[in-house]
Amino acid sequence: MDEESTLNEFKTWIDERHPSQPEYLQATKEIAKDVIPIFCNNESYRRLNVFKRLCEPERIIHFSVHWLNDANEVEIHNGWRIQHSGLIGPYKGGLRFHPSVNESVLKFLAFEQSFKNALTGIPIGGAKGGSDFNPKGRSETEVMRFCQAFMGELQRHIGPHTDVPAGDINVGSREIGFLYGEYRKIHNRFGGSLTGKDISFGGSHVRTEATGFGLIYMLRAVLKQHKDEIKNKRIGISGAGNVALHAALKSVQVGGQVISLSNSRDCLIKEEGFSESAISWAIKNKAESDNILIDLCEHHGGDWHKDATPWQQPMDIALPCATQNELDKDAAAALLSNGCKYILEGANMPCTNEALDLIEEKGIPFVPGKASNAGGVAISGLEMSQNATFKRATYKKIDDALQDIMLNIHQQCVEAGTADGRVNYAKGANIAAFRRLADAMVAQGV
Ligand SMILES: NC(=O)C1=CN([C@@H]2O[C@H](COP(=O)(O)OP(=O)(O)OC[C@H]3O[C@@H](n4cnc5c(N)ncnc54)[C@H](O)[C@@H]3O)[C@@H](O)[C@H]2O)C=CC1
Ligand SMILES: O=C(O)CCC(=O)C(=O)O
Repeated sequence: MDEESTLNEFKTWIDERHPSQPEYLQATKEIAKDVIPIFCNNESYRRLNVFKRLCEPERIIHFSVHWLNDANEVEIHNGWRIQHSGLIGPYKGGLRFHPSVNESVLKFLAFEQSFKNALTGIPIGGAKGGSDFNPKGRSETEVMRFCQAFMGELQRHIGPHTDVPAGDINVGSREIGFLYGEYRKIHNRFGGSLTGKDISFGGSHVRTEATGFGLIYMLRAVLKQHKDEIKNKRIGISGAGNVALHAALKSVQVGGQVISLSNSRDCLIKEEGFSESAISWAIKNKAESDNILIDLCEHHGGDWHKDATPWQQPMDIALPCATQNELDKDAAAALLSNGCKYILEGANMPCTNEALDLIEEKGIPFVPGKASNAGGVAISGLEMSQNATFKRATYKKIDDALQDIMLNIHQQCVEAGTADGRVNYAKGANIAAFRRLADAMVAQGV
């Protein structure tokens, strides 16, 4: 079977089936270029049409959320849950509350989640959900009422063995608490219907830190693979949320020098590197702050760069940890010409496909989010098993498990992505995850 014509036919098909959904088309095409050759060379995959079937979400749930704001006015928002693939376990993935949320964004996130979750080695399927509601600038009571109304609709589609949501952008432990409280009230059951819960009611140690810490455990494995080390490396991080700050904390703890953090407009540069105490201060005060980056600058100093991203700065390692498509072709060109040697995605799909082409051309190690940020969902998986057995593991046990899981994902990328002595982590992750999902699809029939 001709690989090039199969890829071209796939691109035409996906464009026609999912028009006007640029993020979904971007994510599916990025994976297609790596897995079509595997697909073409496997008779069962071809016979059962596995790749196109994996590019169709199993279920798209769209509901409207009606709720009363503090002025006693009714507000209406969109709510979604995209249950992308339940092939290898209950649907699993976060909820995002942000004005930019739409069906295309959630479909790409759910698609990537299925591949990511397959790499963790834990039996969890892929999903994502959320709303175009923006909790920023809302009172806590408004956030609570919105979460209750959102869960009022979502609750009929989730459960510990069906679909287990968690947090994502703007959905942290406060929102998970409100969502969980409503679910428990309606179903009168305690347990694993959501992860990312507070430790006091069924949460797991290390879940809050897991995505950022896991990213740095992956970075250490990549550096070791390339006979390099983190000590004194200049690390540029974007974002100032859960993933960014925990990646910054672990980087500094293991000897790296974090020179940047950012938000959707501006960037804070600290030439000599943020101290561990400054980052810990930001983590501690984030929930109470309207803009943690400004507060960090006021309390701990740094150079404020207006309307800027970190990517123009010289750095050895770039960790985009904010949002999709934040690192474009120009940013990639600046990073590469300034000597950046490694890029690992903390966010989901932060690099545009044009940026990826440039990085690939240069040949520096690049690890895609589905491999490098999988630590968060992996610890969510361990939260589910702790809930199911009514046991809580220690912080050390979960942190050790996280390190093992990230090493295992690294190994899968190396095994599936090495050619001519070079590891292509993106290709390795895509192929390893695809094989796991495709084999499950073949075994389960049509
Ligand atoms: N929380 C988790 O466990 C996981 C999160 N992710 C991904 O990591 C990314 C960040 O998520 P969280 O840290 O959880 O969210 P968060 O809500 O805690 O933080 C998001 C941060 O990104 C910043 N931001 C938003 N848009 C930006 C832009 N265009 N440019 C620069 N900064 C921007 C915000 O100011 C905020 O500091 C997202 O892509 C998310 O899907 C991936 C795996 C797990
Ligand atoms: O912990 C989870 O279930 C979700 C994590 C997530 O949303 C992600 O990996 O992007």
